Amino acid sequence: MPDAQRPDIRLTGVSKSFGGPAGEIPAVAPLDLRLAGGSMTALVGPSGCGKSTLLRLIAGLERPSTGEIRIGEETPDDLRKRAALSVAFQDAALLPWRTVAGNVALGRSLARRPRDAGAVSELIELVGLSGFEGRRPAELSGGMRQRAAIARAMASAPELLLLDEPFGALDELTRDRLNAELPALWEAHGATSVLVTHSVAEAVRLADRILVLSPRPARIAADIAVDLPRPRDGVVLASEAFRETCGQVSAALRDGQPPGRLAAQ
Ligand SMILES: Nc1ncnc2c1ncn2[C@@H]1O[C@H](COP(=O)(O)OP(=O)(O)OP(=O)(O)O)[C@@H](O)[C@H]1O
Repeated sequence: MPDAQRPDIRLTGVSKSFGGPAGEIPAVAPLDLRLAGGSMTALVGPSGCGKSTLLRLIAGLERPSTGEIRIGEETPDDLRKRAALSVAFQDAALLPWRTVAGNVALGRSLARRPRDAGAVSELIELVGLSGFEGRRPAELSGGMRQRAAIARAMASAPELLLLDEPFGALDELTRDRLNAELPALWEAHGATSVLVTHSVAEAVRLADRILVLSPRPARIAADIAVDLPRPRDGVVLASEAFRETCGQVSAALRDGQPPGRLAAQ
């Protein structure tokens, strides 16, 4: 839900190419884009189209080949320096020598938030890791590490939250639980969020807006507003409007694809 308190993200003429032995590989075609402050945008598109690259550009982890990115008056680097930007990737990067609770608490302390063991426990419970607070990442499964990384990303109460397939390695039940519970947390913090996902249903459930990207180099093939009430509970998920929106996104994905190359489920 757009939030007037949060600045918009503006991409102006942003493109990205990677140099390789076979020459330049264009990953993101020049694009202009404005994402409303406080909104949740999902990026969907075929495998290799440039979704993660676009997310990494917004995170300041890649430099654009052309153009510029601003969050209000700030650059992504400015936000990172203030620890106001959190990123959760599928291959969860946790500090191996810290426990789950230690990693989550680090998310708070990096953002200079006061110590709060209760808040850390709440997040750990939310992601279903109660009882594992004292374990180190090597003692957890891949899905558990991913959940710990989501809790850590949330712990800093970021202004900008970037999620790259964060639920990819999770079982259906946990994924469903996080899909149900995380939006309320995002809303409470008013974070502007961008989510890369391969799941159309997940995009429709979580996002205010879905950008369907074309095959590489990524262009915006469709820009779909998700006009469904929140919370998106069982009634909303079972509604005709939900199915219709999923159908619209799937059709946009198909339209942008040569036959047989559809990656989204
Ligand atoms: N650091 C890099 N160096 C060279 N090429 C890269 C680099 N990062 C990404 N690419 C290329 O850019 C293109 C887009 O990759 P990207 O990871 O953004 O796609 P994606 O849509 O997120 O894919 P997937 O859905 O499979 O995760 C691919 O062709 C990839 O090989």
